[in-house]
Amino acid sequence: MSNGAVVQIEDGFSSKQLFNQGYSYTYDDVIFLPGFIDFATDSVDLTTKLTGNLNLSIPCVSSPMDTVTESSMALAMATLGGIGIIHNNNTSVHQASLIRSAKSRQIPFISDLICVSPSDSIDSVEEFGSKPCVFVTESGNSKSKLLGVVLKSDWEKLSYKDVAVSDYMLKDVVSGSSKYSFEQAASVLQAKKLEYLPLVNEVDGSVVDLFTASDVERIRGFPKLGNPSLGTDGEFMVGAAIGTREQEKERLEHLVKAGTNVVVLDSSQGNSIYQIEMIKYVKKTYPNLDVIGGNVVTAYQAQNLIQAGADGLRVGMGSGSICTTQEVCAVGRGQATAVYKVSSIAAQSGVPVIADGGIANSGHIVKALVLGASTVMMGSFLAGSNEAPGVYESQVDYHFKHINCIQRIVL
Ligand SMILES: NC(=O)C1=CN([C@@H]2O[C@H](COP(=O)(O)OP(=O)(O)OC[C@H]3O[C@@H](n4cnc5c(N)ncnc54)[C@H](O)[C@@H]3O)[C@@H](O)[C@H]2O)C=CC1
Ligand SMILES: O=c1[nH]c(=O)c2[nH+]cn([C@@H]3O[C@H](COP(=O)(O)O)[C@@H](O)[C@H]3O)c2[nH]1
Ligand SMILES: [K+]
Repeated sequence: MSNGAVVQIEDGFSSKQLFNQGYSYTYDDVIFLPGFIDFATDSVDLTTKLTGNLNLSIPCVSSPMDTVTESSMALAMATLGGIGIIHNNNTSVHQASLIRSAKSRQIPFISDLICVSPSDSIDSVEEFGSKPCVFVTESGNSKSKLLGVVLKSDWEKLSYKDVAVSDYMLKDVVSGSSKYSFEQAASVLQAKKLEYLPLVNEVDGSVVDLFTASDVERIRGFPKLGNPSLGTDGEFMVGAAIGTREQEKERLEHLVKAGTNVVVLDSSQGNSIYQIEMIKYVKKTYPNLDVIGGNVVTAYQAQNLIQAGADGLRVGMGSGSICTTQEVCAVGRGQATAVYKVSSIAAQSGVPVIADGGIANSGHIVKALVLGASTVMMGSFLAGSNEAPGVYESQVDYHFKHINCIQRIVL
């Protein structure tokens, strides 16, 4: 620089230039040039829109896949300020029960309780699993009235174990309400110096969850990422996927009754008469329920669904890590280009965009958001090696594993 004047150096491409050359780019084909930092990281506000009417405090959505989002993941996402979309690879009754299970809780995990009936005897310590206690209920499962508790430490001291648990169980158990918030439950544990607190359904006395002091530390240990995603009903927000066939209308009724806060039309190619019909049906039948259309990758597809009334769009075709769409149907688009193009058109109508699939690291999340997406949908990145939820020795571990994943994403 001769006289101190700043010479304007042509450097890199503007997105307008880059994405209008006819090429299709994936996330890994593009990178942003660094700018200038004049703010602290914790002043970054991650709040965003999932749809026209629903807000999230972190831009993370878990994918409607049977290896990713059931009740436990949906709870994890809502706890941290994102949302989970429960898959529809099940019966509508089961999908509705998964929604209810996530929405009926105020604390961010589902414990898989071990229950016995009063006449049972406990013969081996294995029967406690990884739990500090076993619950005694009228019918021996968690759906019936809590009668007492057997502590593993007490059971081990028993000289003679082959007796009915009703002979030695602890009867007057201190329990909390399943409607307790995390802080309420934690303060009861603290005030009464308890190691564990069964949370009981106030109506039928059934035991819903087991809350332990170690859970309090784990959850308190999470960084305060954002406010939990709560619906107008004060319960955790949960979404659900449906298809576009006629019988999906009946599925939708079950899901609405279960309290789903949003529905995602789960198609690999969303620009179809079927999807447009379904969007119109949802908006007419449930005017207060937001519907996310997709998947789309072009402005043309996006316009059709926006005109049909979609409250949000899901972008991605062949972008998913296990996606076969491009191999099978020879259609699709590089995800960076797809997000940029669809976001550009959707922004004109104020319709938020979910960048769906192909997220393998937090850099991809940043790219999707900078290219115009309002939120990012993840499958395998959250589900680890795509293990089905059932293989975890406890839902709680499966769930906390995902919370750690999400922390890694957002921090
Ligand atoms: N990024 C990607 O490539 C994506 C892939 N997927 C995967 O694909 C799965 C399902 O997607 P699709 O196979 O497209 O299922 P789909 O149900 O959307 O459509 C499959 C075919 O069924 C027919 N069809 C749909 N609705 C109909 C109706 N009402 N009447 C008559 N025929 C109808 C249409 O020919 C359509 O092409 C999802 O569950 C997901 O696993 C989903 C989203 C994105
Ligand atoms: O072609 C496909 N066949 C499938 O079976 C399938 N399952 C999920 N998906 C899509 O991939 C997204 C998740 O992608 P990631 O695991 O990369 O996050 C998901 O959100 C879906 O959009 C599929 N695509
Ligand atoms: K699916």
